[in-house]
Amino acid sequence: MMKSLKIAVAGLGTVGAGLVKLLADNAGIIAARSGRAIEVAAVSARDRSKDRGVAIPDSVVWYEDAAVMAAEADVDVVVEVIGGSDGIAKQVVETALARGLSVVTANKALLAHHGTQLAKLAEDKGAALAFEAAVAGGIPIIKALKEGLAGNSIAQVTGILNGTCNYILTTMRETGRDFADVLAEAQALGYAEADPSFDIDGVDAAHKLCILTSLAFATPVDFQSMHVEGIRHISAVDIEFAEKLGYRIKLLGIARKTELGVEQRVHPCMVPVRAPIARVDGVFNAVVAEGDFVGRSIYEGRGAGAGPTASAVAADLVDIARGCRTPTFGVPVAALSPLPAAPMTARQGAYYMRLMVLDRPGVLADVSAALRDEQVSVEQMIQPGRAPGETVPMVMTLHDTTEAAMERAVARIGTLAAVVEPPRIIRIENL
Ligand SMILES: NC(=O)C1=CN([C@@H]2O[C@H](COP(=O)(O)OP(=O)(O)OC[C@H]3O[C@@H](n4cnc5c(N)ncnc54)[C@H](O)[C@@H]3O)[C@@H](O)[C@H]2O)C=CC1
Ligand SMILES: N[C@@H](CC=O)C(=O)O
Ligand code: NA
Repeated sequence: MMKSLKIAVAGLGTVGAGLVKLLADNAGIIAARSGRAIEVAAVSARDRSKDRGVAIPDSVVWYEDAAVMAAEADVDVVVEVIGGSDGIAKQVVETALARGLSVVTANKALLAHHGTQLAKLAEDKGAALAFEAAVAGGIPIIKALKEGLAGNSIAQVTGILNGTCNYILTTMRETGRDFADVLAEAQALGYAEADPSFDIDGVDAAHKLCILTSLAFATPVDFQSMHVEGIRHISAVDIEFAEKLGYRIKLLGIARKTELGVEQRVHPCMVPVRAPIARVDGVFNAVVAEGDFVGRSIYEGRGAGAGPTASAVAADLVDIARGCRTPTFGVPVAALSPLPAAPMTARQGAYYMRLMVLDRPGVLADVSAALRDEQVSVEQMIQPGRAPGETVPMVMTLHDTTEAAMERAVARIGTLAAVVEPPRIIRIENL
């Protein structure tokens, strides 16, 4: 057998500790598949004395400073599982690549912001920069887009890309539990980012979508052009109305080529309950890719947590151990070509709108007039019960229109005296 592939692991949190455990538990099968053993030779974490539930052999060299480890450790690969788009994580990755060491990272924030420049550095140094764990956790979606679908022109990639949000939305729907309480549970399970606002405000899903867009359309990563909304405003009331109307609420990332350029958007969506993606629940993620020859293909699996993420990091390590190399974003960096960003106002589709209104005559007429003036037509309306003079929900679904028309109608509706809260809009996606 060839000499072992020596790795240094920067960060021993959920993912780092999960990786050390996986490499120990599955050492035999991994060595057989790689043609060589994969050996953890160095680690760096902030607290050496912390019990992480995994044994770190005495032979492993500990570094106080992860950047020093990246600069000096006698290894072939540096695994970066610290996190953060800048600071120490970026320093570790740049330092390792500059030495010509291959890097495996789970850090989607880093890639969404600096992916193109890091890919260039890797390419110049003949090193691999691999990141299967960075998107949709254990689902091998990076490999699917780079290799399995390499013969296709991709028109669209859509997905549930954040395990924490999907866990929250599913648990709220199934149990009626409170948002904050379920978020705390997702954090305890190791699903959430160090700063969970990245999850619930859609930023983490946007980081992942940005990477998928680059792979699917051979464009440089372009995080600044994305439209990003999270799930903070999704209430139990909306979840209940969605059920009544035959939809499920999911936080989706959608990347699509249009005549105006590339749409990249992350926001809560209502999807028909019969759509396969509507039934992807809990920490599971799913990605739907549409290729010109393959048609639609769907990938599903756990999107967060120690095991699934470690599984993806290990897959990248096995590829490197085997000597398999693919360009970081599917094509050489020089072949990545920017595409214009399609404006969000051009989005075409149906909408759900929930208003909280004072139950008094004339409200519906005023709301309808605002919609009519923007040529937005109502498909369904629900106003449960009667409570004269009190605040009640008024829910509508609206036929296909443009985002621009909806924005104007909603702005006007929001100014009506009887509308007592900002209108809540959820886009309907017929997947
Ligand atoms: N937890 C998950 O399910 C997933 C996480 N990821 C990504 O993996 C990365 C790591 O995530 P987690 O393991 O969940 O985070 P974590 O917070 O559990 O672990 C991060 C580790 O880095 C260590 N660290 C921080 N600063 C350091 C420094 N200066 N030097 C050395 N170590 C340092 C911390 O002590 C901690 O052990 C992040 O980029 C995250 O976005 C990706 C997919 C799934
Ligand atoms: N916080 C992320 C972790 C995986 O990327 C998520 O919840 O999906
Ligand atoms: Na993945």
